[in-house]
Amino acid sequence: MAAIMDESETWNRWHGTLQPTISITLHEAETDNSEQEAAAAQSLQDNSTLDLIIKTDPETPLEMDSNLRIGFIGAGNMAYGIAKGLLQSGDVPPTSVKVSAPSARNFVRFQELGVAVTHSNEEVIHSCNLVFVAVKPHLVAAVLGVITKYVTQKHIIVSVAAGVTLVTLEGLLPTGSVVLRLMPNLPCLVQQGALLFSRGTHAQPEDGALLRSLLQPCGLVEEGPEAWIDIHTGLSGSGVAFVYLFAEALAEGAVKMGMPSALAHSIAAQTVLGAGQLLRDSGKHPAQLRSEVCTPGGTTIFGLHAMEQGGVRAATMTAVEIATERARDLGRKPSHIATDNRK
Ligand SMILES: NC(=O)C1=CN([C@@H]2O[C@H](COP(=O)(O)OP(=O)(O)OC[C@H]3O[C@@H](n4cnc5c(N)ncnc54)[C@H](OP(=O)(O)O)[C@@H]3O)[C@@H](O)[C@H]2O)C=CC1
Ligand SMILES: O=C(O)[C@@H]1CCC=N1
Repeated sequence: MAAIMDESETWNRWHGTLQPTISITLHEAETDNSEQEAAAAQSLQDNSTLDLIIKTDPETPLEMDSNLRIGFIGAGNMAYGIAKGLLQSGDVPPTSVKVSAPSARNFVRFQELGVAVTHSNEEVIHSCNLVFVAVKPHLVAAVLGVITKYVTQKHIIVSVAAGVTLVTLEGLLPTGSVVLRLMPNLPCLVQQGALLFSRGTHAQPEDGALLRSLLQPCGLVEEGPEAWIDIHTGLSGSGVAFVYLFAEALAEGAVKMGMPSALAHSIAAQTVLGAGQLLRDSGKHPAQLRSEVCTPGGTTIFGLHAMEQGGVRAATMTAVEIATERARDLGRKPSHIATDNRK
């Protein structure tokens, strides 16, 4: 049974200066993460579970609080993708953003955005109220271990680390910390990301709405049960790389047939882009679009037959499955994450 909640109330967390005009569709199952996960696990093949996705009207973005300071711990590819995306809206000035990393090797591109940089994670947590933790999963425990004494209930901590669960994150932070888990993907860089997040025990719907509103310029942003975050990691976080592999193979097929490599790669990229945009914007099932390309006895059905013989469909499904399992595995081994010495 769904209930619609119209919020025009003042937001306590931001000292009354955020005045959201949002419409959040809440379902009973969404009020408790464990219920969400149970529902997701029991009916993964049931379309009705899509009702678990929390909708915020994208036409009514939040008015950003001028006190909002956004931090990134970690200055790598994903931090840059999110920072670039969220600055795009113009609602967040670059002077409200600060990034930390041990070395300066990734700082230049942030400085080009007008963002402040520091080698001190403590400085980020001191000066920012919404902080993205964007280090590799095996570093999360060490990083949170150092900053935890500075984290207050006024902070919102958003982890993008693959596999690191809300329970693990909450266990590494002071009791009552507001934590969200976000899985973005690299096309945030060009405002075409696909992002899914889940709220931790103490994160309120308005915290989720704030995150969604901030990230809206990065692409498609959805909230769902935590059980879906690892699946989204396989489907989309890693899925981007699967698409690149496919694009590369597409181009190499053309090179094999005699087309110059640069032209083949350029056409492959445009083909992936156009196919994706049509798929998204038409709302049609991919099988329907595929059949619209096939002339009986024509070129496409011959090519598709070769792809089926090569097992591309099974290989792709297995890639999503195994990447999901890997994310789950990372989540089940927090001690391994903490002690792993990979960069
Ligand atoms: N790349 C992707 O497509 C996606 C990545 N993710 C997640 O995002 C997270 C970051 O990945 P990604 O951006 O690719 O990784 P990168 O290797 O590009 O960046 C990692 C960053 O962490 C910094 N760092 C290392 N140690 C510390 C420390 N102790 N304190 C602060 N910063 C530190 C590094 O510093 P330095 O600059 O000095 O090297 C670097 O800036 C991962 O957890 C990953 O699971 C999620 C979805 C997609
Ligand atoms: O490969 C990884 O672990 C990260 C998470 C999703 C994309 N990159």
